[in-house]
Amino acid sequence: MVSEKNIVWHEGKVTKLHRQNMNRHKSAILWFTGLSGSGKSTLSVELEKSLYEMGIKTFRLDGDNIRHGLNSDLGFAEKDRNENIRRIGEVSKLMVEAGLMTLTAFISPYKKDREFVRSLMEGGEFIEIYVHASVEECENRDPKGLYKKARAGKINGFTGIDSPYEMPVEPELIINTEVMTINESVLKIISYLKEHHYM
Ligand SMILES: Nc1ncnc2c1ncn2[C@@H]1O[C@H](COP(=O)(O)OS(=O)(=O)O)[C@@H](OP(=O)(O)O)[C@H]1O
Ligand SMILES: Nc1ncnc2c1ncn2[C@@H]1O[C@H](COP(=O)(O)OP(=O)(O)O)[C@@H](O)[C@H]1O
Repeated sequence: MVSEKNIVWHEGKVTKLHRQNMNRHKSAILWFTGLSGSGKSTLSVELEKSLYEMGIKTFRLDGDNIRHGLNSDLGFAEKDRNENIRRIGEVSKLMVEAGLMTLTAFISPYKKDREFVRSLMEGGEFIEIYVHASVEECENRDPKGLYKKARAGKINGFTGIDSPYEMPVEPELIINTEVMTINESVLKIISYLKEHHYM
């Protein structure tokens, strides 16, 4: 079909389904969302290691890393965060087309941005994982010293301090990192994937 912009979509002969069959597992986005310091990076790194050891093909996209490259032109104003998540959503969709279990670790504070990514995907391909820890707990952990800087007025619009975080309403999984250990959290996500026949 020719679009209004005269761009034509080319179908390949090797599909997502072919790739999934060859890999012997499904592909989907494991979308970690939560405050800075809640544990998104820690959990996605540990989960990826466990999945790799189980023979699952994975790729991980992480906020800080992507902002060094693909999204180095974006800041933290609401419009920039919207664009950040839109691009990451599109990249993640390609990764899922490539047959990979794709792990993403972005604050993604706006519900409509997360819902946009969900809308790009087919049923079951977007697994929203709300990584919960209170602002107080994240501020105590402060692994990068950013809360301290935000409180000192050296960072404006810091999520949870003077920029909003909209909690997921019906995430597929909630991980409370104030009560669960890293290992328990990883096992909970792997159990979900097995129960729902992703692998
Ligand atoms: N103003 C402000 N608010 C929140 N976070 C900030 C800010 N400035 C810099 N950082 C650092 O950037 C990381 C968040 O980037 P993300 O791409 O995940 O953010 S977003 O999804 O677009 O909101 C975040 O990383 P994580 O701690 O891993 O979440 C911070 O290290
Ligand atoms: N149960 C837990 N799960 C995940 N991280 C935890 C937990 N308990 C303490 N932490 C610590 O909290 C910090 C979370 O930082 P990080 O993973 O970078 O968060 P985020 O990516 O959400 O900003 C790390 O220093 C980690 O060791």
